[in-house]
Amino acid sequence: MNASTPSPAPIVIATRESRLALWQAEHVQALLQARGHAVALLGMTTRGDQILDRALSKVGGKGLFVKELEAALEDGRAGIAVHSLKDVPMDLPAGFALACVMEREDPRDAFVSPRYANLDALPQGAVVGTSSLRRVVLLRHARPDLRIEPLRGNLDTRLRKLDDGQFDAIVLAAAGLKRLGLQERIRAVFTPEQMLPAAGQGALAIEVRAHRADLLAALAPLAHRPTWLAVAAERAVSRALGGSCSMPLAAHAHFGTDGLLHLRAAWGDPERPGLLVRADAGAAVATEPEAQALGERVALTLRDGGMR
Ligand SMILES: NCc1[nH]cc(CCC(=O)O)c1CC(=O)O
Repeated sequence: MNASTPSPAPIVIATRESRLALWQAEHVQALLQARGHAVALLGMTTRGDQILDRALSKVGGKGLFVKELEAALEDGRAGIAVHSLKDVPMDLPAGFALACVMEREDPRDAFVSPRYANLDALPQGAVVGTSSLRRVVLLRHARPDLRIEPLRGNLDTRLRKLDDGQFDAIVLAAAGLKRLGLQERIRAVFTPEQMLPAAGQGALAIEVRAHRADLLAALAPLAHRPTWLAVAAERAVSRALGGSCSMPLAAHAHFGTDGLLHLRAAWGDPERPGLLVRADAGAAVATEPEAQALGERVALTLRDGGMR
């Protein structure tokens, strides 16, 4: 009898080709390989990577980063896709599922500047780069005098534009900078009071076709339950408010030392610069429906507080 069993086909990870996306895909590849899986990468360029001259909110939203990867899962070129959860739309297309959400990296936003130590140190009228409506609204609230200019492109592109002198400072997610070993570029991290993060910021999610029980089983050990519950609450705020990335919404949850899940959210109206509505709540949360209920409660408070 032949003792050798055919080795199973490798798990193929569909990934964008930016340095951050590749780092994230290779991170998942290494974790799966350590568990004995054979894993290959399939690099792809998405429309979100190609369109760099317009704000994402104007050209179809963050889903642009995800759709091409989903097409690769659909036609079997790849089995899994690794995403920054922040870029994953609230509702996945039918037949797709998030197999797991991994332990969150630093969820905060970072202040990056060659000359200035933090937001307060910026001179009157300084130019700050960001294309995130959430960051625009929160920056305007903190410093109405600043000139906020659009900034798109992957992390390296954004840092190069800063170094070229196009901006006095830019705002980036701390998680991306840390993953790429660029943490020395962080001059200050924003407190949640100054700059509340986006739903899902700092967390990686792995998407599969929902019927792939084999992949769901392979990925289950990579899940981090506290992160999953926190992001379920954050994403529920966004979903309850009809969330799209064209909405300047912040939502961040974490388990406190009291064991409760604390959720904060903020919403501003770009057309009404003075307006910023905040809401927060805490609850004992052990299941996804409980996390979602907390998110929906906070969303209602935001509505009552003057949203729309
Ligand atoms: N919108 C792009 C994007 N998507 C995820 C991250 C950072 C990493 C993360 O949040 O996990 C970034 C860059 C940024 O916002 O600075």
